[in-house]
Amino acid sequence: MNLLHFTKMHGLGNDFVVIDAIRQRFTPSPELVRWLADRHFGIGCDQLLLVEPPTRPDADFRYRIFNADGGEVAQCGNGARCFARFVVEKGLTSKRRLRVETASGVIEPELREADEVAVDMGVPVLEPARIPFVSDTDAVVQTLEVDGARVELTAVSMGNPHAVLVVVEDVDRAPVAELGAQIERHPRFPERVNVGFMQVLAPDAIRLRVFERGAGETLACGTGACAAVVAGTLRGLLRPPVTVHTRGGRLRIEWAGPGQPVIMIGPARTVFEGVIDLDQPRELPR
Ligand SMILES: N[C@@H](CCC[C@H](N)C(=O)O)C(=O)O
Repeated sequence: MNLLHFTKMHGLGNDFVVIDAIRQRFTPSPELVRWLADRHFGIGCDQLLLVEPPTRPDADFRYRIFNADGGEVAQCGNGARCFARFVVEKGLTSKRRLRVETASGVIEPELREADEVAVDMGVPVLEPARIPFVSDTDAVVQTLEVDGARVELTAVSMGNPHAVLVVVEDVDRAPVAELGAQIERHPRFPERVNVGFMQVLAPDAIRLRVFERGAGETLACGTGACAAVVAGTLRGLLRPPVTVHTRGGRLRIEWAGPGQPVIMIGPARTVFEGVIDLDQPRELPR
């Protein structure tokens, strides 16, 4: 038997398998991640999160993120709050404020009262080439041709790429699955993209649904919430702090404007601990 210990966590229903790769050996491959993330043949999650020792002297831990499709990505906001709760609950640190290395730089989560965690998610990136988004203008509102129709969006990177669309009517009726999947793989987003559908309720409140790259629609997306508030503020629709209502619950997003970091505040919950034998047959149906 080759036993792997894991913890199941979630941030507003965006769910994670979290693995302590400090106290046990774990080598992720795309096939292994896909199987662990599968809701029928494995454990089931939107993303798998790895806790590793840092590779830089100014960080406490290294945080790696894998989408359910097996691809490694550079940032995950709901995961960042769960990561911070995990390392404290597991006794890997006694610090309440952490410096966590990710593939897109250092983020700073801070454990607050009850199950709330605030995370400095860093400064949003707006230059198209760095998102990456193919465009010859850095206009806030960009136009994309999808299936012969013109779609308006704002492109933002929170360490991972986001396209934010404004939905005028009820976001519950937005074509998240169909349009989200088409924009996710649009050739103008060479690394694919997370697609947010934002309904503005007031300058300090939005409803948001996100079709996530590599996972499909999730109940909430932390970086998606940050990107939506940045996009809405730049478009003159929002005045932070903003309450973001997702299908899984609420996040508070603070942003003082271009060049400033985005602060995300919300819950992180542990659901259960488990052990899985990696030596069992791991085929997934095609
Ligand atoms: N659920 C996340 C984002 C996870 C990564 C994303 N799907 C990507 O591919 O960039 C969040 O809470 O931010």
